[in-house]
This record gives sequence, C-alpha cells and structure tokens, in this order.
Amino acid sequence: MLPWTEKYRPKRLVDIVNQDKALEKIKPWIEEWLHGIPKKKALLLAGPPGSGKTTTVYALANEYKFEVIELNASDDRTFGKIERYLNAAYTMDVFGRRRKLIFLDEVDNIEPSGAKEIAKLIGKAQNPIMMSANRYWEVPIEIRNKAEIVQYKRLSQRDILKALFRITKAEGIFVPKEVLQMIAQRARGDLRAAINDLQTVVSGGVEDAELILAYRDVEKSIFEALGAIFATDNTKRAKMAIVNLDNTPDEILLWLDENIPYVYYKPEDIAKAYDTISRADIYLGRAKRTGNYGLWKYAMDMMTAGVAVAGIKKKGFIRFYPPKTLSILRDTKEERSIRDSIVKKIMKGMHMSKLEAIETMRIFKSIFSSNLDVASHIAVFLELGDKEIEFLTEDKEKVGKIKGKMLSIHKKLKEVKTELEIRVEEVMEKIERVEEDTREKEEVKEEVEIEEPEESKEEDLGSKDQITEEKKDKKGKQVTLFDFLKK
Ligand SMILES: Nc1ncnc2c1ncn2[C@@H]1O[C@H](COP(=O)(O)OP(=O)(O)OP(=O)(O)O)[C@@H](O)[C@H]1O
Repeated sequence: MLPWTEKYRPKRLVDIVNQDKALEKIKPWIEEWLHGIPKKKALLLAGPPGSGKTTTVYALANEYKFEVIELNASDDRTFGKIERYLNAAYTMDVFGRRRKLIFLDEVDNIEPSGAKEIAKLIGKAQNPIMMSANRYWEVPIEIRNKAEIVQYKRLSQRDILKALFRITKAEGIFVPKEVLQMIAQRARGDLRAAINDLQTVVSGGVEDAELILAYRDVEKSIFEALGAIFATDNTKRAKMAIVNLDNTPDEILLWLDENIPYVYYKPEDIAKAYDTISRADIYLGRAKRTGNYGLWKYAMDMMTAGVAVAGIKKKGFIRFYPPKTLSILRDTKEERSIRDSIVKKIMKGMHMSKLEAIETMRIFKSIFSSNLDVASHIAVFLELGDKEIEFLTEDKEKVGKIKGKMLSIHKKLKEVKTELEIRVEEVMEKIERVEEDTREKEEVKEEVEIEEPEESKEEDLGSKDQITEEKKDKKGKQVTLFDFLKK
C-alpha cells in the first residue's frame, strides 16, 4: 500500500499549505538559475518536521523541470556523489536532459569534517543546491555561511485538519470530525505525522481510533525508531534511531523481532535480519552478565545498523505491530495481580509457604470447577473477591452459583453468630449472679465471725494472722467460672 504521505504529497507549489513566505524567497532564486548562477548557490530550508520542506523541493523541481538528486548529508559517500553531479549536471541539459537539483537532507546531523566538504562543494556548484534541517542553529557554520536560510513555519491545527479532510475526501471514506480533530491536535504541526496517524486509524478501524491513537502515543517513539531503522540503508542513521529512546534494549529487540517479516520479503533477507538480532541478543546477555559494555554497544549496533542493511525492504506504507510478548504481558497484567493476591490469601489463611500456596491454588482451581459447595466454603474462608473467584472458576455460570452459595453461608454464619452472642450473654448473666451470691455469703460469714463470744476467741488464741489465713482458705474455695462451666 502506498503511504498516503507520498500519495498526497503536493506536486505543485500552489498546493503547498501555508508556506507562502518561504515560497516567495524560493521561486525568484530558482528562476535566477534558469538564466545564470545566483550569488547564493544554496538554500537552507529550516523548520519543523512535516512542514513541507521536502515537498517544496520536489514540487519546485516538477514545475521548473529539474531532476532531484536526493542525498543524505550525514552519509560519507555523499561527497563523492555530489562532486560527480556537480561536474556533470550543468552540461547535461545541452543534450536535452533535465538539469539536476541537489537536495541534501538533514544537514543538522552532519559531522564537522563533512560540513567543510559540503561547504567547499557549494562553492564549486554549477547547479542549485537545496538543503533541509529541523534545527538550523545546529547546522555547521561553514554551511550556514554559504546558504540563504528559508524559514518554514509550524503548520496550524486548522491547516492540518484541512489537509486531512482533503485526503478522506479523495479516498472516499468517512472519518468523524472529532477523530480528525484528535489527530490534528496530536500532530503538533507535523502534517506527516498526522497523515500517518490517519492512515493507521483507517486501516485499524475508525471506531477504535481513540484506542489506536492512545497506543501510538505511548509507543510513539518506538514507532518512530522502527520507522527510521527500517527506512534507511545508512548505518549511521540506523544507529541514531534509538538514541533518546526510553525502551530497554530487550524491548527494542522484541519490537524488531515482531516487525522484521513486515519489512523484508525475501526469505534470505529475513533470515539475515533474524540472525543479526539473535547475535545482538547473545551479546546483550553477555554484556549484562559480565558488565562489559563494549559488548553492549556492539549489540546495539547489530540490532540497528545490522538490521537496517539486512536486505531489500518492501516499498510503501508499512504498518508496525507491537510485539506479541509485550501485549500478552500487558493483557495478563491484571490476571497476574489477581493470581498473586489469591496466593497471598492462601499463605496467610492457611499458614503456607509461597510454593505450597501456589500448589494449593492449582488444587483449588480444580475444586472450583467441580465442587461448588466446597469452593464456596473456601471462598468464604479466604474472603475471596469476585475477580479472584472468577479467576479460579473460569466459568461465568459457576461463578454465579458459587456466589449464591456464599451468600447462604454468610447468612448461616450470621445466624450462628447471633445465637452464640445470645448464649454468651446468658452465661455472663449467670456468672454475675453466682458471683453476687458468693459475695453476699462471704459478707454474712464475716459479720458472724466478728460477733463470736469471748471464750471462742480465746480458744482460737486470738491470732489475727491465723484468722486471716483461715479466711484466705475459705476464699480460695470460692466458686470459679471454671467450676461453674463444669457443672
Ligand atoms: N505545507 C504542506 N503542504 C502540503 N502538504 C504538506 C505540507 N507539509 C507537509 N505536508 C505533507 O506531509 C508530508 C511530509 O512533508 P515533508 O516531507 O515536506 O516534510 P519536511 O518538512 O521535509 O519534514 P522533515 O524535516 O521531517 O523531512 C508530505 O508528504 C506532505 O504530504
């Protein structure tokens, strides 16, 4: 499938949206080339990604009958090529062929030595050179001095919305306005990103637009990195693609692993790409084990540059897919947390080790699908929640039945509890009564002892200590709760 960014790339300058100021500078410059050589032989188109710089170059060449030679500025091989074109190009039109317009992309990524070479070549140039950069202040000064800067502005949400609407119309599809607005808003002035989002949403189902876009938001940088790795044969560019990526190398490997078959089509190329990532995997493992980060860098180079040059890539729009392993982990995240909480409850409630609890949970799983009575008692005992019961049962109908049984167990437990509470209260009352009786009897006895006649006092030898001891003995025979319950 042709990427819509290519399919709908304007062929004429009038169709370029909202970059009139830039075009006002570019048009007279190219017209000068038709009659001679202008003072500034190179233009530096500077501005945000997806604002129309490359589009302008091709539309311009189309209208003024130039052939575009697009070269990547950060590729060392570029210098030789420019030189060749610079020497040959101007004479070519004598033979009725098209003149060459050289387009150097990404001059903000250029090495200092390359910058000097390019500056020299501009000096010798016999044909128009156009360059582009996102951050012109990062373009080496040697190049900036030789070129006229043409500023591209960030496209507005309205511009993007209009462009998207035009595409849906041309494709004969209906995409709700809210979805188009959502895409335009996310794009932050990058029409290429917006068109790619639109194509992804349409191919994945407009009804799931929000989900698809939310997912692309999270994984945006990895999508971009894959796009960069798979779009280039240039090893340096491929290596740069993962700089500043938040994903771990293991995750990047999974993404590459998933998407290699969508990019390469010849079996030998696919095999080569897989061979490269499996080597990268081995080196990553070794780097982790040994702490030898030389190996780490080697692994990263293999999974970027190695994969990028593995073979001939499919042309056109390639939709990347998230690795199944990651989505399985994401999908099962909730499930895993439910399982962990059941294991914890078993460990606590049944005083088991984790291993025993895991084994017990497996047994419970078979009980929950075969014996709903026992299952409901277990569920009540472990105080399992709905999700945990569902996890153990895996059958919606049975979950309903277990929950019903649990309700009646809870009801019975409540009844037993109230009955017990009543019984306990009765017992407590009896205890109180008996204690009261005993206390009264003791008091009466003490009074009688105090009023005893003289002789008995003498007989008793009148030792206070003895009396106390005797009392203690008698008190020791008091009716205890234990004696009462025994009765
Ligand atoms: N001003 C614009 N008018 C019409 N279409 C545009 C415009 N800007 C971008 N596009 C669309 O977005 C796509 C990408 O644009 P283009 O390649 O010109 O971006 P760029 O400015 O060169 O970005 P980069 O700096 O990332 O190379 C094009 O295919 C084109 O369809």
